[in-house]
Amino acid sequence: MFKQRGLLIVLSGPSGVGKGTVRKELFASPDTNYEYSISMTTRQPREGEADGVDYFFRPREVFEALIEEGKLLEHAEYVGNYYGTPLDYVNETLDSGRDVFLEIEVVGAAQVREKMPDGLFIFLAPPSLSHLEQRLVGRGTEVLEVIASRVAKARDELEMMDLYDYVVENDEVTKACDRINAIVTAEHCRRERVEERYLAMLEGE
Ligand SMILES: Nc1ncnc2c1ncn2[C@@H]1O[C@H](COP(=O)(O)OP(=O)(O)OP(=O)(O)O)[C@@H](O)[C@H]1O
Ligand SMILES: Nc1nc2c(ncn2[C@@H]2O[C@H](COP(=O)(O)O)[C@@H](O)[C@H]2O)c(=O)[nH]1
Repeated sequence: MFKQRGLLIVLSGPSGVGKGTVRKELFASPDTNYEYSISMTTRQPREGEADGVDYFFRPREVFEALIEEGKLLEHAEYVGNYYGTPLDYVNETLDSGRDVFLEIEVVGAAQVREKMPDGLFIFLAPPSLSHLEQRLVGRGTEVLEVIASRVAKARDELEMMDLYDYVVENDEVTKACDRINAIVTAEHCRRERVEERYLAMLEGE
């Protein structure tokens, strides 16, 4: 009996929309069956962040060597730092039949779309740009200058939302999580039906 490859779930959207908050809420549920892919970055850890938990924090030269060696599924430079997804973890986890969850910005998500088009691409949208700015200010992890550049970038990022399979509004965290879980469940059902139909066709040959 062949084992179906896991589903690659890509959650993207502008900085401050709440991707990390939603992802943590999703993973706090015992019903969640996705595996989180820990990203690599060249930025400095924020207070409370740990290497190998929040990110793999690496120097620029290490990151660039991994790009050269083709060890990253995608990567992007975001407000002065590199961010990327280690490829082997994604492939090994999908091959084992488990779903992988990526939480990444939009340039990287577009690269994943090119390389793994059968993934499920979800764009997390804020209720408005002023909500986004308020959230970044409220988080208090960046100085106002960096917040301004993230909000400016968000204007372009929002234009990319129609490239996604689904747009989920993050008005309330629990509602956004429910919507994402419903989308993933529906996608699993769709894939099962396609597989059943395919196997039925083979049997009928
Ligand atoms: N639905 C929501 N309503 C109100 N505040 C929210 C909501 N979702 C997240 N927040 C708050 O917004 C801030 C930004 O959230 P978070 O850090 O999860 O964003 P992010 O998209 O992961 O950002 P980044 O891409 O920069 O890592 C946090 O302070 C978080 O508590
Ligand atoms: N393209 C990628 N983007 C990533 C990855 N991991 C995180 N991110 C995104 O970068 C920005 C900034 O993150 P922050 O932690 O400094 O606030 C944010 O939008 C993240 O979602 C990745 O592997 N690839």
